[in-house]
Amino acid sequence: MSTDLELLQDLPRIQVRPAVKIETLQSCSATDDNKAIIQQENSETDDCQTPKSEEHKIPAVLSCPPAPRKAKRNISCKRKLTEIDFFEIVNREEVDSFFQSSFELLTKRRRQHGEVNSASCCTKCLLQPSGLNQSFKRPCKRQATVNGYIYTYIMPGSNDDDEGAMSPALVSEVQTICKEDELVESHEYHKGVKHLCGRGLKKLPRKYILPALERPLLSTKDGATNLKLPIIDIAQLQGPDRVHALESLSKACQEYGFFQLINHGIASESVLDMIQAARKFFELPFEERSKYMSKDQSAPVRYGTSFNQNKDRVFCWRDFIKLNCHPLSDVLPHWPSSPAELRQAVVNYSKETRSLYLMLAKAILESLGLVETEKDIDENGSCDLLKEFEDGSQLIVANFYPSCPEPDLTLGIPPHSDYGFLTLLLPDEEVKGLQIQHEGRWVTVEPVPNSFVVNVGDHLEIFSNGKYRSVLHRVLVNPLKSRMSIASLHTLPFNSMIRPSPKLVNDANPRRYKDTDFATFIQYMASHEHKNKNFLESRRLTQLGDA
Ligand SMILES: O=C(O)CCC(=O)C(=O)O
Ligand SMILES: [Fe+2]
Repeated sequence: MSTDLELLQDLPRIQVRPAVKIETLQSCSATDDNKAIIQQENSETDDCQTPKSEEHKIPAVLSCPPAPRKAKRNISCKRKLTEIDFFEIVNREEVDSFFQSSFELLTKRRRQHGEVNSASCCTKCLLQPSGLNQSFKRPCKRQATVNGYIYTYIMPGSNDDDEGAMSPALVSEVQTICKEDELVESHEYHKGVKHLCGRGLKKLPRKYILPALERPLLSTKDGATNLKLPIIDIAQLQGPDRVHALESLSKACQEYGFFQLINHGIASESVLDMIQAARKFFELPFEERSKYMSKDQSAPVRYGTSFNQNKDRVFCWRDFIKLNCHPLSDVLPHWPSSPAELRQAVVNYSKETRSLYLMLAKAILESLGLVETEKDIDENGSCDLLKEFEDGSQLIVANFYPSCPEPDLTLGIPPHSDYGFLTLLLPDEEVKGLQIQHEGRWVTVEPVPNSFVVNVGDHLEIFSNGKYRSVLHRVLVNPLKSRMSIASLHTLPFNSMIRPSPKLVNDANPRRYKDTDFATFIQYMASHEHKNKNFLESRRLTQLGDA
């Protein structure tokens, strides 16, 4: 990619002709006669004859012209195709304003250091990101590298001889400036994508630009592959054909880690009220939403952005509200009081999804051969695990993905697996976006009206000793439409230990995972950039016979 500056440097010298002549030429249409005149005049100019007639003299100035203005700096940039290949310049205004402030500060600080005096102020400065150039020497005239970007720039009035190496003290000042700028920027990003969009973005800020290899390939065949998930029908699961339904359930959990749940029985009013309340929450002014921002991963309510915003290097294009739903009486008073209908809508929705989850959890235990029949569990109450399920934790997450100016450079949620036992997801019925990894490819899940997308979480993968798979999924964003989804994540109580079920561990299938609990998961999230299935990998004991 060539830069404005490179183009400028390649241009031949421009000869400026007297204003009167230019005016004459512009007012004529280029007839053949006029062309001859133009050619004649050009050849006169080439002979370098100064016109001397009265009409060519510069008129006398009768009033003082305004003081000359400082010319605007020309700054341009180009992409470095090396180890920092994944950075890309996307926002000229952002870059210009960054340099503006950096150069002003830099010049001020250089003066403080006594490195330049105000009369011969050095306006050419080399900014080096830490560690890239240890010798602090200028690698190339008029180039600066900041945070992995190479900037090429001209500073009018600068002196070509003024190209000395920067002192280590100055380099460290420059690095401080870069950090200060990043801090200001990052403060804004932490307010969320919706807040950012309110400022009228045309380009994706670089904070959201994924490394090239992690970007979704929207324009390829891969990006267009749609997938119909296996369907599990609750009516069939509860009817005489339960055995077949359990087989389909088991197959879906092994091969896809996902299925589509139809005939779920939840009143459409509860679903619509939940969606409406969440939508209204995201429409509240930022000041209202920001009351619920919290770094505490186990807070009863948490409003935030990105995936793990305290750890993410690159942010993703999502805002969320997470509501802990158990025990209801403890958490309810902490939930947002605005919009007014939110609490009631979440109470109803969480109760309905919870009983649906319990129905599914029983079916899962049966499909794994851990209980004989559903009747077994109900009559003998012998299944302690089911008691734990009944007292299990539930988190409702409303995800909001605003429309995105450059959806091919970022993601709504990066590839991840859900931590719990099962997630009951209500995807946006109108705007696709959920992709799952299936047979080594990213495929887009086709929304099915009035149904839930259900997926196996890490805890169920551990509990089933790897038989059921917690599958990677991610979310694409849309250039024209915002998207919303509601996820209900279910697992065991906060203090329970999750371990492979002893009945599923034997010589042929040794224990594959360490015991794990919620506290370990929370600690992990607080100290790592959560990526792909890295939490689950950290709990893995053996790679033997891995699917
Ligand atoms: O928005 C979606 O479709 C998926 C959301 C998701 O994966 C999550 O909340 O964990
Ligand atoms: Fe998820």
